[in-house]
Amino acid sequence: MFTPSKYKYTPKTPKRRITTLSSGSDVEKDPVKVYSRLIPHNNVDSNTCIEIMSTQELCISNESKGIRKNTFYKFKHIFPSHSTQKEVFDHIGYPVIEDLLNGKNGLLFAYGVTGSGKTYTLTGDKNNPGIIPRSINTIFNSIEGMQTNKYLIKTDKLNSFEVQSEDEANKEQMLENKMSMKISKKGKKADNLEFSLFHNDGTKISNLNTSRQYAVFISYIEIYNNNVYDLLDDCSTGKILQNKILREDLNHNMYVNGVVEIEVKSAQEAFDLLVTGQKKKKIAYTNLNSESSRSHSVFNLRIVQLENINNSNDGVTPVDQERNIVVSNLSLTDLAGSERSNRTQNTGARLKEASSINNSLMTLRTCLEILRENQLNKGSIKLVPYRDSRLTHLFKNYFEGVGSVQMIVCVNPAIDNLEENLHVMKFAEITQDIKILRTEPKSIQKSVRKVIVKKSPIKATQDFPVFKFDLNNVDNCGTAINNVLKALSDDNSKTKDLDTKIFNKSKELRKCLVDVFEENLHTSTEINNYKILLQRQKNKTRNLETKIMQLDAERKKILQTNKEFETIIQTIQNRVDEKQCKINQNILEKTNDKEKMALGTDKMKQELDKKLKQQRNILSHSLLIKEAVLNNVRKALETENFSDHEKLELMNTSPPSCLYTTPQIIITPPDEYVPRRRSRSVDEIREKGTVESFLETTYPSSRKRKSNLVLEDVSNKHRALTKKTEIGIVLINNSPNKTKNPNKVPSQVE
Ligand SMILES: Nc1ncnc2c1ncn2[C@@H]1O[C@H](COP(=O)(O)OP(=O)(O)OP(=O)(O)O)[C@@H](O)[C@H]1O
Repeated sequence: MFTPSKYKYTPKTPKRRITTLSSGSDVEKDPVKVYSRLIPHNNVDSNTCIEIMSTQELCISNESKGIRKNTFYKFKHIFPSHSTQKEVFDHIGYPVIEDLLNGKNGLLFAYGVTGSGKTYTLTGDKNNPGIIPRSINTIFNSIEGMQTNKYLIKTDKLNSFEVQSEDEANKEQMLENKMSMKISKKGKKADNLEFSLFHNDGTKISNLNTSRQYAVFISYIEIYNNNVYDLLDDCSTGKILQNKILREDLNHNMYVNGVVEIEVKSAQEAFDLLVTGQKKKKIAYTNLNSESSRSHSVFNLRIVQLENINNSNDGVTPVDQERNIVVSNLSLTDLAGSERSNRTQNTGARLKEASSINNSLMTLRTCLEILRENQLNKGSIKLVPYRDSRLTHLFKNYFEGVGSVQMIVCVNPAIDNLEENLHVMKFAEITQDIKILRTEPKSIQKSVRKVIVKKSPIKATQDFPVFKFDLNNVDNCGTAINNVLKALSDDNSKTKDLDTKIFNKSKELRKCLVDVFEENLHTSTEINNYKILLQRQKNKTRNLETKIMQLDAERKKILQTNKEFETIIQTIQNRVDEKQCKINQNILEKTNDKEKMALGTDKMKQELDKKLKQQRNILSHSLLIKEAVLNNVRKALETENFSDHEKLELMNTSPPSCLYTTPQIIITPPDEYVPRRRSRSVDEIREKGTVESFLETTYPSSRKRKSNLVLEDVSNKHRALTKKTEIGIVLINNSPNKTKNPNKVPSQVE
């Protein structure tokens, strides 16, 4: 959002003419007086966050994360929740009214969050009237017997007043009486009795200038959604209130153009206007206040002091006589309360109102912050953005020094309001630092206004005395000429007077024109400043737009890259999935293979066991046979005639080594059995014949005897046995010496 306080450009505040300030006193400054009033805390179930330390100091306790933080704030005076309306008026209202009746301007405004008691403090109700009704009573108590006749003072509709002749005033009074008689006959008399019932305690200001007469004027406006409405505008015929514009008068004071300003001659008349205006004020129900003000309202009291003069014998004020008047103004302002939408839960019109209220209060705060900064830091003079809101624009003069400024900070001490109270206190602190130029009352000279009736030129000539010349009588002629000369000299002096007046008037007019010119200059400077600001904002906006476009293009690029990366990631993911599938398949196949192998191994083992058993049987059988053969050989040897030496040699002959070596058994199924490789010795044995060749080698042929027959028999039996077996056995001699010892028995036997 466009925040005025964030302006980088700081044009100088246009110089304010100090014509309204009396010389010598305008260097004196007074700080804004800030008071605080606490609303009674009704909810006994919830705690309060504020403790009053003294009549000028309070403490706000803020507990966060278990740490208690106390912040102290000082005010001009603090009103505890049990303070009465009278106490508040005596402290704040009375001095303000005293100043007002002594010709000084003042602004008194109530500030605080919604429902904190601002309206109660300023207006109150018929049982507990607030500052406004008490002020009215005090004014009329004080000026009793010192009032001007009604209509003697009249507004000029340009924020100033003019003085009428008693005659004119009487005529207008009679006219009004007639009108009111007509109205009362029709039975339309106003019945605003609300404040008339309350007890007038007779408070009055005693140090008034008794050589003056007083007139009281009232206007009542409200600023709703940043529009200005006149609460005293006549809307009896169903007219809706019109938005008014703010204007600057010749003294650079802001005023509401065309505002209805009514002269009142009694407190009752003033109460009538107060109640009439209040009835038109925008009030609505919200979650935090059943009668919440949705606008800022300003009740204006203007006092005109008229210097007493010695009237002519007939009691009629001479026309064109200069009379001094002093005008003072008091704006009693009830600001709408700041509110947080999350607490009020406002929607629709209420929400719009709330945002407008908060905006204008924000502008007020910004203006005061900048004002304080300008005052504290003489080097930097920033433009105070009064024009950003109607509220600050209207009060511009007060902050720039046309009168005292006082603020009542209304506070609800309930713990729920802690955060908002801290904001309010911060604002109060800023406001207290601001110093306002002190001004003294200034009297303005006003000539008594006469209703000018245009005279015809003929009548004007008729005003000149008619002189008759009797030409026959020279003496008479001389007297007549003297009379003419006297009349001419009178006329001449009158013309001179008129010339002087014309000169003065034209001087005034010229002054006015210079003022208007200066005002225009001032306005055009402001306009130029705003134009520069606007241009800067436009440039800023353009730069931001370019940046946004660049960022958008970059964002698109990043999105495109993201898309590409996503596609790559997807492809990689697909490949990984495929690989994972293959790995899973392989694992499954391997598991199947392992299972098959385990089954095959088991089967093979069983077969081997079986065949080993068979082979063991066969071997044991063949061993038995061999043992039998050996026994037979031994017997045969015993029966044959061998020499002892031959017997010994035969006995010492080592048995076939195959009987002592560890046999290695290779089993192949009978059908498939194809001996592929044999050792050389086996082949040799095969070539030579089997058992026969073995015997031949062992027992040389020279020694062949009976026993050969036995051996043949054995070999035959053996062959028969071998035939019976379906399995081939190969006994392999694993002895390492088999090649080194050629004497040994062949290592392999089939
Ligand atoms: N000092 C007080 N003593 C008793 N009652 C009070 C006091 N101050 C306020 N109240 C009551 O509290 C209620 C809210 O007060 P009020 O309407 O004045 O608040 P507000 O600040 O003007 O609110 P908003 O900003 O919403 O208009 C009213 O009913 C009023 O009568």
